[in-house]
Amino acid sequence: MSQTSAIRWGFLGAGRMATALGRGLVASGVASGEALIAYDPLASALGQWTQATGGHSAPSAAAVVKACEVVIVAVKPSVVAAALGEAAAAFQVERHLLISIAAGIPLAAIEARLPSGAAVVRAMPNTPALLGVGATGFAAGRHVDATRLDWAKRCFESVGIVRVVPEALLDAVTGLSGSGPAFVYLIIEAMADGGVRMGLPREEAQALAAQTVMGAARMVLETGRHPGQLKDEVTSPGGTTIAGLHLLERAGVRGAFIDAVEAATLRSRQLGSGSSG
Ligand SMILES: NC(=O)C1=CN([C@@H]2O[C@H](COP(=O)(O)OP(=O)(O)OC[C@H]3O[C@@H](n4cnc5c(N)ncnc54)[C@H](OP(=O)(O)O)[C@@H]3O)[C@@H](O)[C@H]2O)C=CC1
Ligand SMILES: O=C(O)[C@@H]1CCC=N1
Repeated sequence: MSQTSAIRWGFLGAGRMATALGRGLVASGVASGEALIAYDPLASALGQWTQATGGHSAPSAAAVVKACEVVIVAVKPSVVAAALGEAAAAFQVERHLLISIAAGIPLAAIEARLPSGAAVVRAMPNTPALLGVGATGFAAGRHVDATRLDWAKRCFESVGIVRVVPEALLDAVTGLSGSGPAFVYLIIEAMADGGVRMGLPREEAQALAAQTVMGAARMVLETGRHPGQLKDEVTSPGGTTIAGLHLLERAGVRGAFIDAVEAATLRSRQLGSGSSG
């Protein structure tokens, strides 16, 4: 079996996530642009992907599979069955690893559309992968050997942090870190709106809000301290922060975020429930 540096990476679908992952593979040195290939029926998406990654374009899904060892399925969940249908005949059990990043689609449903014994990984990355600060959870199917598990780890480590989880938890990963960037953008936008309401120019308000979110996240990750402790360190007795926190608690912000992750998780489960396993 090939060394990681020698393997070629194929993408079915050349949209946002395929671009983020392709750029990450190249930027981290895990792959060269030469080692990337993609197929997408949308010519404009394929053109943007080749420009962003330095990879090659292929005329069909089968051509991608023939040209590479790792096949990354980066199409919408509703299109996964069709994309696998176009790719399956060229798939070789001994040679290939297939990685699906489609929300909700179970390993069993993917394996059922490939030759028996196919090595399949189901993963959930997120869009900050584009900057190398993504968060990915993935689960390996029963036919994934140590070499191919390492390929999957290398792929997602090239764009951020990785957690290997049981497949049963992947919908929760989707609800938390897959969808989570959108939840945080909403916070940044709303905090900036607050600054504008209190007189700050829009540009300054947005920069201060975004840097504050990034700084707080880094404090959690790099100090290892509990977020509650870090919150207490900002909160002076009778000061400004407790006045704001009091209002957030009364508005039920904690509950709203818990509910949002739950709703996104349940939607991920629902997306997968229609796919036959
Ligand atoms: N966006 C996100 O934050 C995340 C998304 N995901 C998952 O990643 C997957 C891709 O999402 P995203 O990159 O946002 O989607 P995009 O819509 O940006 O990209 C998907 C691309 O696949 C193309 N496509 C459609 N049918 C086929 C086919 N049969 N073969 C090859 N390509 C095809 C689409 O073309 P056309 O538009 O013409 O249909 C489109 O260009 C989804 O399953 C999603 O659940 C996972 C993590 C995070
Ligand atoms: O909204 C979605 O369905 C996809 C999956 C995770 C993030 N975006």
